[in-house]
Amino acid sequence: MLLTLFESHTHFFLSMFQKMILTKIISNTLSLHKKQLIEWLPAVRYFSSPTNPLVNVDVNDKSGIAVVTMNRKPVNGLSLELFEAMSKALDDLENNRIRGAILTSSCPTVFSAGLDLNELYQPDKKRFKAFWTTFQDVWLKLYGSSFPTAAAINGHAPAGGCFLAISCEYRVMCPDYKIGLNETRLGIIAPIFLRASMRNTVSNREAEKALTLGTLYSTEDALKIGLIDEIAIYKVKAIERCENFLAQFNNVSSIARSFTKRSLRQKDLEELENCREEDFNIFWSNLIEPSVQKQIGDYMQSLKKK
Ligand SMILES: CC/C=C\C/C=C\C/C=C\CCC/C=C/C(=O)SCCNC(=O)CCNC(=O)[C@H](O)C(C)(C)COP(=O)(O)OP(=O)(O)OC[C@H]1O[C@@H](n2cnc3c(N)ncnc32)[C@H](O)[C@@H]1OP(=O)(O)O
Repeated sequence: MLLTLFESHTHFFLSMFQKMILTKIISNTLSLHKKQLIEWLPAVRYFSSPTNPLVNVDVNDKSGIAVVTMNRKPVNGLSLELFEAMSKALDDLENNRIRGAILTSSCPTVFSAGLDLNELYQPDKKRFKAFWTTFQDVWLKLYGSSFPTAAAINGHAPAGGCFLAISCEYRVMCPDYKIGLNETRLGIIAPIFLRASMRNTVSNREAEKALTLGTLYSTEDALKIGLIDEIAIYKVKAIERCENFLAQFNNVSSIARSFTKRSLRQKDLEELENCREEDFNIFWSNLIEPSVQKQIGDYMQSLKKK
């Protein structure tokens, strides 16, 4: 009650002085740590920044909702540089206390083709370590964000593309595309954090079937199993539907919402936090197997031949 009252009266700009006074009063009342309270203050400043050419962040000043657009042509292959740009964008969004974020793509028919296969083929260990660590960072920040998230899936979303979408809380997809975690079809074992995101999205049974078979679902079938939440005819509509989803939180205490999300996802986040190095080692040793390298090389060739 007190928190809701506090939030509903702090949507206007607060000077640092006002912030300190409010923090002090509430800190005394609730016996909460001061730093935590400052972190919880509602959004006071939104930004639209040119950020990085690989990730465009556009924040609507009125709604406080950010549209985060991946922009690495032709297929938003997830490279180290794209992950770095996403990681930085997620930090900026967290620091600016936006009211929600929508992840989408500037590629006309692809949301993301997943991990950039060039990062996986004949990898240099030092670069690959940075790549994998930044990939983990992005997942921890996206899956564990304090603000609500949605994905406007305006194209194909195989493997890592699907993974980004299921790290968000809501998914709207355009028709006639494919989405899914096809790793096993490529001879890959899905890492721990990918399995967690999938189980959080569809039933355990569907997750098991989808992951073991490596199924790529049509938009319509993805809706049937709950892998996506809605279908929208084109990108603008998909973004609109995501905005509608995020707008529902305007009437919910952002503190209560964010704590509830965090508590539901905490176990998954901790699971990775506690084994980041091990996760890398397992993946690395699998990746450099000559048979896996051959499979990746052949697969890349088959994509080029198309
Ligand atoms: C094979 C991997 C094996 C082992 C990896 C080991 C371990 C990984 C384990 C876990 C990791 C976490 C889980 C995530 C895994 C991944 O994400 S792996 C990547 C899997 N991605 C795919 O299987 C998608 C492949 N791409 C496609 O199916 C199609 O490109 C598309 C449906 C997305 C789009 O189709 P089109 O619009 O027809 O475009 P093109 O196919 O013509 O592609 C244009 C251009 O882009 C190149 N390309 C496509 N995908 C990738 C990619 N993922 N990485 C790098 N490059 C890619 C493609 O070769 C074309 O290049 P050019 O011919 O124009 O040079």
